Amino acid sequence: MATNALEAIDVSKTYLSRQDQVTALAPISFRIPSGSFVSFVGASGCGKSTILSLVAGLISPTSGELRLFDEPIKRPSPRISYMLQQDCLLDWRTVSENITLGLSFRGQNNTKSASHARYLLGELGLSHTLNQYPSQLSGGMRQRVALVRTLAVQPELLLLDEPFSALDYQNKLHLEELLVNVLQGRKMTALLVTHDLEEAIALSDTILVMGGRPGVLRRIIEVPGEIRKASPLAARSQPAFRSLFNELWKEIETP
Ligand SMILES: Nc1ncnc2c1ncn2[C@@H]1O[C@H](COP(=O)(O)OP(=O)(O)OP(=O)(O)O)[C@@H](O)[C@H]1O
Repeated sequence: MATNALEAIDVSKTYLSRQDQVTALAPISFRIPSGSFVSFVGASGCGKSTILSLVAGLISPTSGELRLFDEPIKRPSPRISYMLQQDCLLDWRTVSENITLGLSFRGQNNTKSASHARYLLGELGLSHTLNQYPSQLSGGMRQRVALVRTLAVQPELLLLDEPFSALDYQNKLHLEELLVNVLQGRKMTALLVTHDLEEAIALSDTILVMGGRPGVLRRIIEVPGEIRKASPLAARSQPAFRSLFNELWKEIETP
């Protein structure tokens, strides 16, 4: 198994259009060890989502190289699964059919994957929704279905772009707890982009703080073990959590 799930070596990105060019990322380098949970935080427009799009193979770097499990990223990889803020569920398909469709896209619509998906639905408290349509579900339930669909393909790298930001605080905390439980014991690497510093601290092993336009990597922060060992809810009441929050806040607010 590769030690690093992901390696960025002097990666930059300039978007080109007929009228304009925007440099979203200045050359940036980092390594993400296999099995770790890493968050990208930073002010709006500093290139966080651009990094996920590059890793997903949806766009190419302008310079530098991105390596996924020691192989250069040239196109979208079946080892990656991507979850966004919008649940992207198809309203005319049931929960079960939405998840099966995700498996079919990956050529994984077989009995083993379908039974794993049913197991995940159970883990996320959704077994009773199998034959319901997305319009019959609450926002939090829809996002849980989207999470099951993302995990059902058993990715090695999970990309999460503000997946819980449209949810209210209670639902968000609930989803964070479920995500941590689901990831426990699975050899999965996760990259999260979030504006929510509490979410970044509660979920991550490492936080990459970005800033500037074009975006640069400002700091790499290892989350203390006491926070990582606690559940997302319990972690929030720790003094170490509050002091890391204040540190991150200052870092992001500094021009
Ligand atoms: N497809 C695109 N074409 C042109 N410019 C783009 C494109 N996508 C992003 N940009 C620009 O690149 C810069 C970085 O955008 P990006 O979405 O990566 O930032 P972000 O940190 O994720 O922002 P936010 O936190 O607001 O979502 C911004 O200036 C944005 O306008």
